[in-house]
Amino acid sequence: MFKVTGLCKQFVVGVGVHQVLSNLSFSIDSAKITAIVGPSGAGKSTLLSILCGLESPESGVINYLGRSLGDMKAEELAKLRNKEFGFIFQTPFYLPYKTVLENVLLAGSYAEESMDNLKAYASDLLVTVGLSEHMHKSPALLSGGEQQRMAFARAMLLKPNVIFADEPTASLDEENSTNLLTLLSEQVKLGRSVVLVSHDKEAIQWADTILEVGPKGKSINEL
Ligand SMILES: Nc1ncnc2c1ncn2[C@@H]1O[C@H](COP(=O)(O)OP(=O)(O)OP(=O)(O)O)[C@@H](O)[C@H]1O
Repeated sequence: MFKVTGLCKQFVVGVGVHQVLSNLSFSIDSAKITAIVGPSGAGKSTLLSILCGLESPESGVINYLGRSLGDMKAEELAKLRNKEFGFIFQTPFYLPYKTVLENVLLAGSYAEESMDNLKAYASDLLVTVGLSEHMHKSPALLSGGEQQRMAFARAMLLKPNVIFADEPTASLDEENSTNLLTLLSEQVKLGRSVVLVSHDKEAIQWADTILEVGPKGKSINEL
C-alpha cells in the first residue's frame, strides 16, 4: 500500500538543521495493523505525519497505492487525507459545546453523502462503540476511554482506507486499550489498514507487522 524510498526529513531549528529521518526505505501492506516503534525522539510521529501527507520530506518518494504524495498538489493531498485517511491521536480532541454526535460529524462537510445519511451512519458508529446513550451529551462528560471511542467513530465517518493512530492507547487503562484495539482490528478484517505509533506493549502485540525506527531515525527494520 505504501512504498517509501530514500526518505529524509530535517527541521530547521534556529540557525541549525536537525536531521530527524535519514534515508529510510520500507513498505507497508494493506489490510494489516502496522506498528511503528522505536526509542523516544527516533522520529516515529514525524514519519506518521509524512505518510499521511501532513508533513513533507526533504527528499524521498512516498507512494500510496501507486500515487506519489510528492507529486500531488496541496488540494489533491487534502482530498486524499479527508477521503481516504482517518486519524486518532493520543489525546482525543473535541468541541465541548457540541454533542458527541456532532463531534463525530465534524468531518461531514467533506462527504459526498447527504447529511441525513451521515447522521444515520454516525449514530450507527456510536452504537457500535457503545456510546449510544451518550450521543447527545457533551464529550466533556465522557471518560477518557469513551472519548477515545468517540474519536474512533469520528475517524471512521468517511470510511477511510487507512487509519493512522499516534499513541492511541497511551492515556487508556488496559480494558479501554483492549476495546479500542478490538475496534481497530475489526476494521482490518474488513480490509482497512491501521498504521499506529506506539510504546504500548499490548498495542504492539496486536500488530501484524512491526517496523522499528532506529535511534535518531537512521534506520528502519521489520522486527
Ligand atoms: N516541528 C518540529 N520542529 C523541530 N523539531 C521537531 C519538530 N517535530 C519534531 N521535531 C524533533 O524531531 C525529533 C523526532 O520527533 P518525533 O516526535 O517524531 O519523535 P518520536 O519518535 O515520535 O518521539 P516520542 O516517542 O518521544 O514521541 C525530536 O528530536 C523532535 O524534537
